[in-house]
Amino acid sequence: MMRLSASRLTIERGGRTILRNLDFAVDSGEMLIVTGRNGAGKSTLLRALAGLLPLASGALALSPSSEDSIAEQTHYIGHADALKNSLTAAENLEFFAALLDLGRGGLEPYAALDSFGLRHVADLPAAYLSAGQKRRAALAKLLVARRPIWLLDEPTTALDTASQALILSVIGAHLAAGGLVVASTHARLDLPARELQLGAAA
Ligand SMILES: Nc1ncnc2c1ncn2[C@@H]1O[C@H](COP(=O)(O)OP(=O)(O)OP(=O)(O)O)[C@@H](O)[C@H]1O
Repeated sequence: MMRLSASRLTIERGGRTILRNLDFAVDSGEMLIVTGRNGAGKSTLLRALAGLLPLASGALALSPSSEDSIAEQTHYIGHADALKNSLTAAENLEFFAALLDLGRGGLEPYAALDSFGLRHVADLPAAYLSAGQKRRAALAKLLVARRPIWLLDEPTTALDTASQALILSVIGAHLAAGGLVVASTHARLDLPARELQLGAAA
């Protein structure tokens, strides 16, 4: 059982307070969906949870406590797909897996791509992939190293119906295995989840 909790989180960007005194908790097996209008702070919150933005005040905690930081236990998939265009899809995943540590039961790059229906484009440079294929290749990173916390910014953007079903089943399996997911979205994700609605930005 793992719990990620945020207490009185306040986050500023460019001198403006984007999120103020936010409280929430997510447990193993749960998904929290972050909603709100454009600019409400959904991406800001995910980036802060990933350790990519400092907190102005408040705290994030993971229990039970661990020697690994929250960031080390987290996969963050932002809405820029962060693929290297000159590397193939498979090489991108190899590169990413090497950055994280292997040996934690992740899938081989080709198997991860296969899970997202990308086996046939695994050896193409990422630059040649369609928008939806790039999105799926980025999401395949979730499978090359096991990490309990998944932070997903608009995971279904650019995905057709079949690919949306694929990512939802991958998320469902992660939750069933005791993982924990925080996802921002404007779409409806057809999975049980709690909603955190962000209000008007300051
Ligand atoms: N690097 C930055 N410096 C200053 N302000 C920023 C920066 N990045 C984002 N912001 C501001 O922070 C606010 C929240 O942006 P954020 O991207 O988190 O919103 P969002 O809810 O994810 O929006 P969307 O639905 O459009 O993706 C916006 O007003 C945005 O202009």
